[in-house]
Parts: sequence; structure tokens; C-alpha cells
Amino acid sequence: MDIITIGDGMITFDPSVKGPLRYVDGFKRKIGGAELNVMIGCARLGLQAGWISRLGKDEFGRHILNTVRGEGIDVSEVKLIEGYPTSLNFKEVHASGDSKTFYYRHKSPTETFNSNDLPIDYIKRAKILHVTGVFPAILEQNRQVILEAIKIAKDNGVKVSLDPNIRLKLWSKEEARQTLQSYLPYVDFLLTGREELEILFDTEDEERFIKELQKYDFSQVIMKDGAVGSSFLENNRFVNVPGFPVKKVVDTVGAGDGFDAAFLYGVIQDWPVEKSIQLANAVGAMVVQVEGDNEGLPYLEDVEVFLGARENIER
Ligand SMILES: O=C(O)C(=O)C[C@H](O)[C@H](O)CO
Repeated sequence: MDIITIGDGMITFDPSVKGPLRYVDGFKRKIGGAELNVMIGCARLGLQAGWISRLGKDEFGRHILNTVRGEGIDVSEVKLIEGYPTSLNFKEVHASGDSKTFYYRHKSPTETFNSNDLPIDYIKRAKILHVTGVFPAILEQNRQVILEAIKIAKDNGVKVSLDPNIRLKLWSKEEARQTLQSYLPYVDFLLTGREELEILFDTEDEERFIKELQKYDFSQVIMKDGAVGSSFLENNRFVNVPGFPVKKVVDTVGAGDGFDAAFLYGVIQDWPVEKSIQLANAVGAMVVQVEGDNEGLPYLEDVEVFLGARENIER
């Protein structure tokens, strides 16, 4: 595999109308999950991607499994678990395209997965192990699972990428800080947002969090900043790579995951950091123009059209 991940998959109910959920009376059944979205993005760009997960042995679990398999993602490490319902989340979308999430993910099928279940050879054979702060936030035992997994990766020359993806509905800032900081010594690519860096190092002062970042041995630290673009850390400062103008933001969920997928695609191609970020910015801009957590994740040809590198013939 080029890239693998460990994460929970959910049925995502997308509202049929915008506005407070209490007035929404129709939903579309989709799928979501931060780590899973990244694998979908990678697979669409042409990488060999694999997902380690546990789903409920129910209709929703089967639907997610079939969909993920249909995306061309390796699901040999996904198991359906009897007696544990597949996780759900309901989205509330606002006129701006921003949204709120309401989770129903306890008890979670991932409760049946612990460090002893980690597929060691599967991890060893991957080029990149991508992890996020969502899986460790769901359950306390997941924190150790991720720590063990990234240690296995590190010991075996597998690159580790981490997107802190801090979801404060799932854990506190203190829990996030403590857990994610314990991962940092094993991380090669830190793909994060400014607010997450502020939480991670408990400071809004850029100079101070840059000093903290310099204590680690990252290959790259990338700070995603929405429409402004994204930057990479070079010596003592963040260098910006501008983003792309977007005509209409429809749904911002999944843009960060698309960014990660495209950036890691660039890493696998051995591209210079600016080129990887440019592709990642383009994918992020494409994702926010489509409704759904992963529906807007483009195929490589689509991004090439977006970047003007390929002609689009529609009729
Ligand atoms: O993974 C989660 O917790 C979600 O909220 C589902 C979304 O698909 C995901 O977060 C988008 O990054």
C-alpha cells in the first residue's frame, strides 16, 4: 500500500435544507469519517490506499464497507462486529457553508479493537501511515492504539502523517494536547490548522508555537488556512502558498481531508513541498464547492483540469 490509516467510519446524514437541525425533516444518507475521507481522496488521486477499521455488523456497516471497497480502497483490515451499531453523525449546514456535527458513536464498534489487534505486517508494508486526532478522541483506549501504531511505523521506516483534527465535541483541549503531543516525536508530516497549533501548544503567539515545533524532527509542518492558502514551516517562519478563489462555498466539511490526501500524494511522488501544497490547495478548493464530506474529492484528471493543466471536454 502507498498509504494506510486507522479510523472510525460513520453514516453521515446530510440535511436536505440548511439551518438549525431541529427544523430539518429530511436527510440524505452518506458516509464520513476524517481518516476514511483521506483514504477516499488518496484512492481517487490514484494511490493504493488501505483502511483499518471496525464497523457494526448491520445494514449501515455493510453499506460503508461496500462503498469504501467500491472506491478501490483495500478493506482487508476492516471487520464487521456483531452487537455494536455503526457510528452515525448528523450534519447541520449553515448558509455560509459552515456546519455543525452531532455524533451518535457510542458504543462504537472500534471498542472491540485494541493494540493487540494492530496488523503489524500491514503497517510495516505501507509507505505512509496517516493518523488523526479523531480516532483517539472517540475512546480512551484508541489513544494507545494510535501510539502503538505510529511506533511500529517509525521503527520500520514507514512515514507517519498526523492531522490533529481536534474535535472538541469528542474531547477537551487538555486531553487533545496531552495525547497529540505524545504522538509528535513519531510524526514526519504534521498537517494542521492555526487553531489546532494554538491548542496543541497552548499559545496564540506564532513565534512561540514555532519554537515548540522546532523541538521535533518533522520532515514538514503544513499549516492549512482555508481561502488564504496554506504554508509550510521553513526555518523560523511559515511560507505561504496562496489558495484558489472559490465561486461558491457549499460545504466546508472534508476540505482539510482532501488537502491531506493531495499533499500526501505529492509526498509519494517526491514532489517539492510547494508543488504538493499547490495540489492540496486546489483539492481543498474543489471539495468546498460540493455538498458532502467526500463527494467533492476529485480524481487526478479533475484537479488537472482545475489547475488548467488539462482541457475539459464536456460534449
Ligand atoms: O470524523 C469525524 O468525526 C467527522 O466529523 C466526519 C467528517 O467526515 C470528518 O470529520 C471531516 O473531516
